[in-house]
Amino acid sequence: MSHPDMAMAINNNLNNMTSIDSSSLLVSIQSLSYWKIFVTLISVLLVWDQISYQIKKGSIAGPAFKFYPIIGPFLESLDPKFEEYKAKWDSGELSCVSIFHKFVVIASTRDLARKILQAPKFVKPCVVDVAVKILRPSNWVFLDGKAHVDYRKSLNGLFTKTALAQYLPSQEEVIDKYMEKFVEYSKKNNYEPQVFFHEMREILCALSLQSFCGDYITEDQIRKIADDYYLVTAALELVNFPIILPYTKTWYGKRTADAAMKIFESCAQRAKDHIAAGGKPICVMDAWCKLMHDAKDRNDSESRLFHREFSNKEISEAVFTFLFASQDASSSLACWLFQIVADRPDILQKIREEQMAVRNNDLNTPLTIELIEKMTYTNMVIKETLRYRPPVLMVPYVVKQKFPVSPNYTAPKGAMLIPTLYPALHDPEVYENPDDFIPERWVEGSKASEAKKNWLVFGCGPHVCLGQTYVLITFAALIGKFALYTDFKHKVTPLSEKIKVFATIFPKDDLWMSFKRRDPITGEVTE
Ligand code: HEM
Repeated sequence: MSHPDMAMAINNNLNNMTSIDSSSLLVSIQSLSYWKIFVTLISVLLVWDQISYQIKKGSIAGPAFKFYPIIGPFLESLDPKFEEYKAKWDSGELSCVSIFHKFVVIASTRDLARKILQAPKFVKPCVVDVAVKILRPSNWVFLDGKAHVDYRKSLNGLFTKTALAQYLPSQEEVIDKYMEKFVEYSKKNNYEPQVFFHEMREILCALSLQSFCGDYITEDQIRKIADDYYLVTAALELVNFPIILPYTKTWYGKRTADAAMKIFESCAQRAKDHIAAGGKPICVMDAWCKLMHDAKDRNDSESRLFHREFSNKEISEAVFTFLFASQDASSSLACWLFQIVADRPDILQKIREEQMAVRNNDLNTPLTIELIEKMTYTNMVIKETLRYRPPVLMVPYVVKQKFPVSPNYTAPKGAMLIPTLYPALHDPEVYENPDDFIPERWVEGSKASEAKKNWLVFGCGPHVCLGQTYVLITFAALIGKFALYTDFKHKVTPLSEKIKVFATIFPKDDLWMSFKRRDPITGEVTE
């Protein structure tokens, strides 16, 4: 047979086959039951789910295939365990997991974490769908790129040392009030240790709200927000149902957030009135209004940021994000700090000595920034607590466009990319015996204090924590005064050093403590 004949024969055959195929296909489709179609579609979906996982995974560490089809390790993610996270970080510089359609890439080294946090071209903070509803779509935290950078510039002025100095007197009042409260609470329990997790959350909430809203917020309002705030945390867990149905976690969370923002709105108006009447700023809202007020007569680049009037609603939404960003992380730090210091009497003793020394033994010395800056040792203890138990383990980001994270791996668009902060803070090359608590490693000029790149407690890049100076100042004030005026004891349980993950991290036994009154001069403890 010549070539053209052969070609014709093949062509005829193909034509025959196609016509046979299409008619037989029609017959077989007609004979298929809905059940068979369903099973076929499911099989295609399952195969596609595995193939898509393999394509996205590439060469990085992670399960060889999705053990639980479609859902992946969804059930484990509902109850995250620190040990499981740690195993994941140890499994490779980049590792992955797929939950439903979400492909998650975890970066566990310092340099990869920094690279991601500083790549606004490729990534933006990942917020759970429900966060937009709870924090409201108009909230500044959802801004990206230049819009975010510009807005952020207008907020930075609220957390400079000069601004923070104005909030200290009211913070001191809150600390004094809560020292009494903690002692009374312990007294009611005959000074036997009891769970202090909730009390720590309450004092931190009170400190934040007093700093943000000053006297415009009442004690009852503070207590109500502090009591209910955990509903917001629960609603914003990474894995949550995206639609707000009545009486679900997200519904309670939104209700709490709306109620708090309503209070903040009226506080914002009162701050505006106070500043307009020539009042001195004593809280974040005042400071914000003062910046707007003073900007009216100026035309430098910073003042221009305040040439527009920020509405009460806008201020209330921003202040809610401050509370949202601060509440869990600060409560986490408070729990670990009190536990760690109580368990190490030598450290507590050194804090007490320093607190007396910076005040020249004069207990009438008010808290000021200058005083806090002299508390070198106290500050080292706080930094070491933040390193040893960093409240934020990981910061989820989402990939906006294909991102070559490493020479061998490009994260696909839409993937969740999570830089981890914990491993850099436990790097044995920088922090010798990283699992030991050693405040002295922070003395000026030491390896730890020079390793700025490892200090990822507050993130880095355009979204670096707005409240980091606030945290260091507030906690020096807090632990300093408690060390002087109270004798606090911690009951060590087998779970005290174990880590519970609830948005941030807490001692697994919820912190068993008791507080007694202490005379700062004589050290005498009274019941
Ligand atoms: C121990 C306490 C705290 C820790 C460990 C902490 C940690 C962090 C971390 C890791 C980030 C993400 C940074 C990034 O993506 O690079 C962040 C962001 C943020 N933090 Fe904090 N934070 C704390 C307390 C606070 C407080 C008290 C405030 C407010 C007064 C605050 C306000 C914020 C805000 C507004 C952001 C988002 C900034 C932006 O997107 O531009 N944080 N924080």
